[in-house]
Amino acid sequence: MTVDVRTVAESEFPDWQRALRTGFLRPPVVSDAEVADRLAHADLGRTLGAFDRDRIVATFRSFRQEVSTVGGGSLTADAITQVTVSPTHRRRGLLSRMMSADLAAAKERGDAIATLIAAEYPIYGRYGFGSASWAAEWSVDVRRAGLDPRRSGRPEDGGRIDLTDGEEIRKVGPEVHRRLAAVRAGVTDRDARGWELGTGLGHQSEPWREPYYAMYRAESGEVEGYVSYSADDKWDDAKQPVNTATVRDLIAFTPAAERALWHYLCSIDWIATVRSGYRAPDDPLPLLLPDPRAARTLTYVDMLWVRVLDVVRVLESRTYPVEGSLVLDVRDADGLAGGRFRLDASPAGASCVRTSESADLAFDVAELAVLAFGDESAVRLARLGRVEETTAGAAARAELLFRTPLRPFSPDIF
Ligand SMILES: CC(=O)SCCNC(=O)CCNC(=O)[C@H](O)C(C)(C)COP(=O)(O)OP(=O)(O)OC[C@H]1O[C@@H](n2cnc3c(N)ncnc32)[C@H](O)[C@@H]1OP(=O)(O)O
Repeated sequence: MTVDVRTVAESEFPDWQRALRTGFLRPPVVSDAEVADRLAHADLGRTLGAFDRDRIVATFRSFRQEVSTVGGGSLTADAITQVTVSPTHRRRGLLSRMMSADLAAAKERGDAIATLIAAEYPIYGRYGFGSASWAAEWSVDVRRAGLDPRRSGRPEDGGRIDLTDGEEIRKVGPEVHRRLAAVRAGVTDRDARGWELGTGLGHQSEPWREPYYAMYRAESGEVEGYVSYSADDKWDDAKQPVNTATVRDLIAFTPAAERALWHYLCSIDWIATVRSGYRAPDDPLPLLLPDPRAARTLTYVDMLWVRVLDVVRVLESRTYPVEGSLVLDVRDADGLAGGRFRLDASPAGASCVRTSESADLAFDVAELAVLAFGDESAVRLARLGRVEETTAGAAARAELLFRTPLRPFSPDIF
């Protein structure tokens, strides 16, 4: 009997949810309320299941997403999520079937890229995805950090920190998030549901514990950043406070706001440790501390994976710091985006067209995602053998064109 891969009907959605939970090693039960909530936010036309007789044995869903590019532009993405195959049906090609159906539909729709956050590193490279951004997480030993607690809440730049609540964050947060996307590449947009879930509304997958919220206002009165964080309640035998503050969400679009929010978090009495949550690897946090060794790196891990579907749009949607031209041979075994392209770029704009000229650099489509979002050095990729230099010195020229002062990063997990 063959296993059928197709979209899921509304009546099949509860079973699809149970299959999803089984695949993610969560208890395979789902309440009616949760099904109703998830159904309201799922596009069934983009929700795939694999059916073995009448049992759902694989899940796969995608949705429309906007992703910021270098220089503040944006690309429409096919965001892929909730990918599972039941343990009974693994390694029989079900993921490959669902992926090729979804990527073909995305290409047909005209999406420029597909995105996902990978459960395990080795899964998605074979489908042309490259790890376009990385995330770091730090644990700060506050007592060793050396920040002056007298400045907590009263930054020297004339701005201020105010405590606030989820309702206010739902009002001011979206603009802060949009402004972040304008200055950092790789930021995925957060929809209304994301703001609700992040502030305690809607169906929560874990019991909700109200966090603390604080926001930074510049001297002008504009909100430039905010943080939500939780704290535990731990004291040691000598009656010393050993509490940990854990950042749930910190979004800031100016360096002043980032500095002020970290300073605030690292100056709260009773807090001995601050866990940063996932941050851009070039977050100012460690170097902001008078003793950077007080920030221990807990995590350094791949974050947003990108699959380029439209080379021209991807390369024309970003800015370039210098003038330069390159002919790129993009190999794509799946035939979705490959070809030879000439990129003429300058700070005034870029044009990318198909060409038959000889190539300067040749690489698989996965490397284009890594280069286009500016995170990785073309020279390093060439040294790794992931980029082939067919014209001497081309990797160094690509390095100057593609690299960005801020590493790409998205604070949102999907
Ligand atoms: C965006 C997200 O949702 S990330 C979440 C992904 N889901 C999970 O990790 C949940 C647990 N795992 C699973 O459900 C499944 O193992 C999946 C979805 C990862 C893979 O599904 P499968 O149907 O087994 O994959 P499929 O048979 O299509 O594999 C295709 C190829 O990928 C390889 N592959 C699949 N999973 C993995 C893995 N975890 N690690 C390394 N290689 C893998 C297979 O070996 C196969 O290689 P081959 O073509 O050289 O033989």
